[in-house]
Amino acid sequence: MAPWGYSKENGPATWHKDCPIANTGVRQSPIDLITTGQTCAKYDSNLKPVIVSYPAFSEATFLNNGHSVQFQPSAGNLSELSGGPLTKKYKFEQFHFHWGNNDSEGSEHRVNGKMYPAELHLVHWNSESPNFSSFQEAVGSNDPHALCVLGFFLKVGAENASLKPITDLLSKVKNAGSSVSFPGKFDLKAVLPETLTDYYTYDGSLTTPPLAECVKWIVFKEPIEVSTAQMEAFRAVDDGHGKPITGNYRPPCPLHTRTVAASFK
Ligand SMILES: C[C@H](CNC(=O)c1ccc(S(N)(=O)=O)cc1)Cn1ccc2ccccc21
Ligand SMILES: [Zn+2]
Repeated sequence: MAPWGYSKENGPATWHKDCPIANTGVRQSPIDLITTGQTCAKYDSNLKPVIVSYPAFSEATFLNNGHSVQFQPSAGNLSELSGGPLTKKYKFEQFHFHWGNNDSEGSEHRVNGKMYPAELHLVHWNSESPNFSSFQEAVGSNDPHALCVLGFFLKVGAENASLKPITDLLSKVKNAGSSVSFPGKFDLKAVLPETLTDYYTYDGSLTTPPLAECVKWIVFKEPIEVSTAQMEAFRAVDDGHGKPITGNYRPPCPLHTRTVAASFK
């Protein structure tokens, strides 16, 4: 598998070579979330608030894998997700980010064509399926909802004290392939908005190879604020070819016959 990335030579337009589903898939992610007109998100009054139970992580690894920075707690973590459009309980696997090299680009999902400077993805897998019992198995399972990813837009504003422990660590994983064990506890719950009631949800895929079409996406309307300095810290992380990662986002994919549901009017 030619190492995929986000440059001209190995970026999203080339991924179909090793990963045909990039062009043939009918439920690819990300998408542009349209809120008015024909193919717009449809309000669904049955959609309940998303419920997360994120006890502070005590042991975790923070890694620069060359295409993002990823926070992965040790296997014993008990963090869970349920509610919203989900019928099962999901286990937390990792979170990571996508960002751009200026404030007008960087998010993977868009709202009426608007990009945010970054997007946070909280990755979970269905822990109640009889067909798999680990994240790795879930990804390879072909189950349409094996995974659930919560997407949060980041916008520039006040410094985010809850994310500071993460953004302060970015300089320690500047080199691709580097990782550090996260010092102390991290409270992910504190990063998220109080209420997880207003979101878009649709069936999609991983946004990076293998682009598996196994993700129930939940993208929240309310962005999370971070400071300019915190955004700049992401832009100093290297991609393994001596260059900073300055745009690890995939462009929006066709909706095909999918519909997007909104939990709010
Ligand atoms: C996918 C996995 C590596 N990728 C991810 O875990 C992943 C998670 C979330 C997103 S996003 N941006 O959509 O939230 C993207 C990628 C490796 N891996 C594990 C099992 C497995 C089987 C075949 C190929 C690769 C495999
Ligand atoms: Zn992601």
